Amino acid sequence: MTPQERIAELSDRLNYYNYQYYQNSLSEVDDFTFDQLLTELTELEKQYPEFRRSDSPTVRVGGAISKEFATVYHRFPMLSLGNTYSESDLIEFDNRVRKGLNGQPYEYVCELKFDGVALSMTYENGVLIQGATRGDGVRGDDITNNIRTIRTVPLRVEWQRGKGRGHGEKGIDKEAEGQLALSFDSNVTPSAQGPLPEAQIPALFEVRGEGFLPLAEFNRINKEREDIGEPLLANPRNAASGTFKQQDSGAVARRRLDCYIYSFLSEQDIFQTHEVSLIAMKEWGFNVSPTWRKCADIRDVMNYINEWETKRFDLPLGTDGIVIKVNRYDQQRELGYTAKSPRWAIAFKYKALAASTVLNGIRYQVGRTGAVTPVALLTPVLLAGTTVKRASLHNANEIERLGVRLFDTVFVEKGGEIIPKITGVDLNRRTEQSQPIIYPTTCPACGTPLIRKEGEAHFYCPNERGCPPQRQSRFEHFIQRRAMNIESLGEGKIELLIDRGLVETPADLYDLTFDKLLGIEKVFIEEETMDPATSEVIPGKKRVVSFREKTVENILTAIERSKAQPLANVLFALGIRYVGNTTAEKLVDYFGSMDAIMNATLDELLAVPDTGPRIAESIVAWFSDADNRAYVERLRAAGLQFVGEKKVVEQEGDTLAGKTFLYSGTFANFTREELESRIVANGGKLLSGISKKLNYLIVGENAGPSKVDKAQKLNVPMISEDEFLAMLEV
Ligand SMILES: NC(=O)c1ccc[n+]([C@@H]2O[C@H](COP(=O)([O-])OP(=O)(O)OC[C@H]3O[C@@H](n4cnc5c(N)ncnc54)[C@H](O)[C@@H]3O)[C@@H](O)[C@H]2O)c1
Ligand SMILES: [Zn+2]
Repeated sequence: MTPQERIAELSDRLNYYNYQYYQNSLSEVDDFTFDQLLTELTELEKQYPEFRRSDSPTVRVGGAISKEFATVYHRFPMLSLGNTYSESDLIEFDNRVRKGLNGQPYEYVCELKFDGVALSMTYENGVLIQGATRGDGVRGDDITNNIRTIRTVPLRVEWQRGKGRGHGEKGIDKEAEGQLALSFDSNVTPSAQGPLPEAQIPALFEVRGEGFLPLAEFNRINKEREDIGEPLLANPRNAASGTFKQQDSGAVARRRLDCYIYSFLSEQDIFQTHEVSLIAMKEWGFNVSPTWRKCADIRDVMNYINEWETKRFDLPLGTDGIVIKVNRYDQQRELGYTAKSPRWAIAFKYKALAASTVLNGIRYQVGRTGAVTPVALLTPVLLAGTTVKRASLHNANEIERLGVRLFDTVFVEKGGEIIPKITGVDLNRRTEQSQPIIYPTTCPACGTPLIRKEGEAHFYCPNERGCPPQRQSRFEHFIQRRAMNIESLGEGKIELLIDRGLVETPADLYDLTFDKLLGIEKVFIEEETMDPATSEVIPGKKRVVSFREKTVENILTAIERSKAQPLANVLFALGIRYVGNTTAEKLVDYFGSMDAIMNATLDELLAVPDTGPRIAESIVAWFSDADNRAYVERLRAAGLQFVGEKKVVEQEGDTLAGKTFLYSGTFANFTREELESRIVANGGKLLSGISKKLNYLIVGENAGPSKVDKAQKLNVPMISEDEFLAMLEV
């Protein structure tokens, strides 16, 4: 291949990965591979500048704007960061800085490199007026409504000196304190209004930060998704990126996103250093992570890097390196920018922490919905301070992709997720003993032949009622707080009840009595762990679950109390695939009773807001099963809530009868909810996407250009807000 061909190939490939990463929130290769390819391209272009293409990913920020949101122009470009994986590159960076500053003394500020999505927030007179993505660096997507759902992003900034403690790792030092006082005395345009008593905050300023999905939240969401049979989110960074791009900010709010602020920008020079800006932003109530440190020189920076290499795994979010910034703003200006990144900052990326160990076996776990997941059982090994003895293998395709065999030596890596993953096989250490992994064709728990549904990566055990782990998880689903809230039955108690033959389905819980429960017990052996100091394996502790008088009373009280749980909880507790909490609530709002839901036709279900064919079909299938119906009748007999509050809009008329609608953008006379309820109240129906079945697209301000395009292509009539109002008045 000629250099020109290689340059073209790399450019195409990297542009494609960028497109997948920024537009579709997907990583087709890992970051290290991506960065290596980019380095290769950069080197080639240096050697053969004549072959550099105008769309080269080396000179442009990787993202782009999307058609779903209005476009905003950044007041200051949002750039990328140069990055490095080695100490020697870092020293080279330091040399460039020293040279650029002609012998002036300088300092650095080090921060963690948070792995999320770059966000820009603009404040006018202390009020958040705009939130945007980085996009292509010059223009981004206006996602103000989505950013407003982040609770730590102040909608209004107020002077709260003394409130925001925890400045950096070590608190404010004397020098910074002095500078802080200085900068607040400087002559800044006072805000025109609002309670900004100190009035030192510029009338117009911008902060930037990293929007992210906290790990705990990521795990919570995935647990919920697994529970109702939704595919899992791949990793926290891509999940955050996908969430910020959603149109429905209600759905965004349900995923509790967060944001760490790391930079301040305004036309006025109110701060002299980055350090002081971080302190001031914290004081103003912004969420500045206290993990930053001022470093006197590059050796100090190295210490910071070494210290955080494993400590970073204790943070509430994924991080993939650290960012090193020249502290003084005048020096930053002196060093300037390339087309793609500042010359005064660099990212040092940690190589993913990996260890090698032996794959001893595979446990096939059966989830609540019957999905079978292979989990690798490893010889315990220490990785980033924790013992790893299991790793996820996702599904049969993943085993094939890795080409892994039993008793192979494998590489495990710890990324942002809790459970590490197997990333490769050490072929040099494959022995005669290795054996192919034969994926089971029958359920490891109950022996039923497994099935694979079309288009799904998992195999399923179809024996929903008889399969022990499925039965067990059905109880766990039933007792959770958002369902029947009988959580005092956790931690082995259900297993014990099933063992004793006291319950077979959750409906049996309502037949339990004091006499049946008192005195039963079971001994559990907990899992073995490993001593991080000596690598010795410590056997698991014994734990006894026994039902004494007080335990029995508590459980019976909780079961009795569960009868008051609202209908939406009961519906969710049934465990119908794809019916999560929110869907259950919407169904109850629409139908008002279990009977109405049970007997609803597919078409009736499709009329419920946000209920598509996948959910509707799952509900119809579930209720058409005689055993399920019998189960529901037993719950009714036990006295659970079968009637809820129907929140249907008062019928206003039928002028829209038989017509279907979809809207896009914002409206002068209605909120989105109001518009939806007016459509339904007048006999119209809302669709969830543009298709030939759609009669009207109501186009508001900032309507999504892609929706408009599609409507045009399919010849769907588009009407304005006024035209819609006129339709109501006929
Ligand atoms: N796997 C893939 O397919 C794929 C595709 C494209 C990009 N990538 C990854 O993304 C990287 C390039 O992405 P990029 O240009 O968005 O980011 P970058 O690595 O060049 O760094 C810039 C970004 O870092 C973030 N950041 C986090 N903490 C920060 C802090 N304390 N201070 C300042 N900025 C901070 C900001 O969002 C900023 O926009 C690549 O190096 C690659 O690893 C991966
Ligand atoms: Zn089974």
